[in-house]
Amino acid sequence: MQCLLFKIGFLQVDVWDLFDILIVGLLLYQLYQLLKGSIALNIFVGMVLLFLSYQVFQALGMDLLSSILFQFTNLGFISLIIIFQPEVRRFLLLLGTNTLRQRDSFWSRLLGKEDPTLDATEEVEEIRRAFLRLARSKTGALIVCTRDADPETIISGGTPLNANISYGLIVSIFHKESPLHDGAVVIENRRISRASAILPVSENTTLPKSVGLRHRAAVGVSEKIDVGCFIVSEETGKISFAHGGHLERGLGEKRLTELLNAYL
Ligand SMILES: Nc1ncnc2c1ncn2[C@@H]1O[C@H](COP(=O)(O)OP(=O)(O)OP(=O)(O)O)[C@@H](O)[C@H]1O
Repeated sequence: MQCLLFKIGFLQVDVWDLFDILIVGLLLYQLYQLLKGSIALNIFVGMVLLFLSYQVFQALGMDLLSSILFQFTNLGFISLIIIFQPEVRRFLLLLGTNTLRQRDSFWSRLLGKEDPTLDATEEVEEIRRAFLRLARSKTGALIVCTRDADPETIISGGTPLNANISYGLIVSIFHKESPLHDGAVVIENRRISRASAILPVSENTTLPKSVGLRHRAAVGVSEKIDVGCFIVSEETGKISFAHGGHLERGLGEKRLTELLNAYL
């Protein structure tokens, strides 16, 4: 079905061409957002240049060169999937969980159900109080919250707890004398599943130089799975939050409560 919009010389542009360009542009933008700051972006740019050169050489009729580049770009697609395996995994995971969340909230709204993020108030209050206390005393802390991501393959080690969320427990875990204070506390479906866990550290080069291992670990795990990470800096007492590979620093009390409600 052709719906001609306009002509530029011999080029006929129809509605589907516009959709085509729009979708490709959107996908490239999402890909750029995903790879921004990682070394994978340089590899991706290299592959795009290779593909564009192939197109140019082919258009110029330089058969030998374009057939060599054709083999490279063909192989390139498979090697891209291998090289970008963590990014592809992250992209699909984020896509899947966001779609599921949107679908759930659509049905909840339609059936007049309460927003599930509002049920968490009691636990949110416990964590909020604990974080404010830890921030006041400049005690370093790192908490990973997840509802439906499976952290087993990404988060390693730690001591299993399977405990209720409570102000006292969180403050005690991160107390400097506690044997569990090193590493991260993991909260799965509103229960503390383990403490002292080790997270993958982000290699994002755009993070500020002042960001140390605790913050990098929070960003690192949020790059790989759908989690919200809350951090208290031992150095400054500031509270930060990492999600989807992005770090939001210096949270106020209101913003902290908002994010806890959304991610617990
Ligand atoms: N991979 C990791 N997984 C979990 N926790 C980690 C990891 N790496 C470091 N940490 C925690 O971070 C602490 C070190 O923090 P570091 O001072 O390097 O980070 P920072 O981001 O500068 O934080 P702060 O502002 O609190 O100093 C370690 O003692 C440990 O508890």
